[in-house]
Amino acid sequence: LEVELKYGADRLGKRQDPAMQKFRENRLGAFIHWGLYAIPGGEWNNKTYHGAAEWLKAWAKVPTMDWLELMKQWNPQQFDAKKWAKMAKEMGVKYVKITTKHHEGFCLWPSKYTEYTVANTPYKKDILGELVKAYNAVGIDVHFYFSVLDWSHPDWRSSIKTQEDSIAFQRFLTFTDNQLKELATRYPTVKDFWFDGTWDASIKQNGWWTAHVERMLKEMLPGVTINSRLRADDYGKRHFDSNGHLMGDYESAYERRLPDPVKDLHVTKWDWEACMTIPENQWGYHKDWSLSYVKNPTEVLARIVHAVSMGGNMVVNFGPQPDGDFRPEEKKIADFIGKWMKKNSECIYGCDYAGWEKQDWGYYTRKSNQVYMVVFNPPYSGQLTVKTPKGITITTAKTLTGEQTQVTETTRNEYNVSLPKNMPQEPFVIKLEVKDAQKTQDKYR
Ligand SMILES: C[C@@H]1N[C@@H](c2cn(-c3ccccc3)nn2)[C@H](O)[C@@H]1O
Repeated sequence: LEVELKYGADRLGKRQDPAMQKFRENRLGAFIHWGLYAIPGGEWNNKTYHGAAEWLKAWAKVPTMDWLELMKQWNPQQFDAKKWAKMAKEMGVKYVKITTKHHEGFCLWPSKYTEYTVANTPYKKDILGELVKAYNAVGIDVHFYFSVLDWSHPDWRSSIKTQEDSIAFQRFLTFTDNQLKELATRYPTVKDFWFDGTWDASIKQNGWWTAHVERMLKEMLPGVTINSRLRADDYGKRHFDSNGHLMGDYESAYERRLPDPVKDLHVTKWDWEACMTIPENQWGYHKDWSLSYVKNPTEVLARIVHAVSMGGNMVVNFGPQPDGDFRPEEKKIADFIGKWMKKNSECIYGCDYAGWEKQDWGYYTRKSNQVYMVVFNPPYSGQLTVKTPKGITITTAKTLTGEQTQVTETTRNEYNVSLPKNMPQEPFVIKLEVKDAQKTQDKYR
């Protein structure tokens, strides 16, 4: 029995309109976390903080006025939007999510609703506008990250305890509405809003407002997608409403973690997008990446394929330097992924969950009746175990370079696919042609 909701899910099931199909088929995106936090890079008063660099203001307990003094140093002389767009294009990402405003409240666009923007820095220019133009010019969609939580705004409240809180917070919600309308008006080619900073009681108590924001943006920008993290329902339930229905257009809870390919198969029922950092937990630029484990390029690639194999998108994070260039480790990751995608992107773009049982050698992805085996762990046996769903048989198997591989039926609904003779020294793809074989006689009876 379902409860009556005014601010629950606006729609049941996956969106199937062209804009959402594009969002889904894009599959691989990049995150850009860039703001004043890049300047101190995790260090304050000669002390290095190990926490996320974009949260340094919180870790070092920096008063807002002192933090915003950093605006005087914002002057990224190496910033070149066209170079950023070229790097993203060569990496093979189909979209880029940009922090328009992070929790610190500094805006990468010249907002007229606050003084804390690029317009009031030595750099002056509209960074967000330049990036939207440059990414769109090379066919890359732009998504906006927007933090509702705003440490710079006097009317922000994490909880509503008094009438004064309530009045201040209503002013804050109006301020936020104004900024969102400003973003949608100034940059109408934006394809998605990814909301963050919505975990506090003040937002959970104002589920109506989160529903209003989703409806307002969809009215202003037909087709725009909205993440589930924005949404709270009439009872403060987040992401999934009190009837268990996903709010927004895709689940955005997988941040620095992924659903388990065996235990969490329920995620294949809805759209979802994961995002990940290259170090353990640095979204904004941190001077010292030796403080945590830094994933190697193949580990980043495995997470991308893992997400797609379960019907999700993956967004890989970059935290640009204060000078507007990227650190060498990030350039290397982008280059590796790009080179791999040039050869293998057929198993990523437009692909989805195959519905086959996960095997140790890697991941399956599927596009119509083509099933891709993305091999990360080739077995010493030389044989890749493939268990097909009932009634599905494999007709051919070959690498993306066209090399045939041996397919041997070993028992009912089970095959051995042999490793290709000249196996690449990096994760590789075997493409299976499959067919429905409900009618064939069962020779294992
Ligand atoms: C996408 C990522 N989300 C932001 C975040 C949110 N949180 C967080 C963690 C625990 C409780 C509440 C909020 N930690 N990081 C990060 O700063 C980054 O923007």
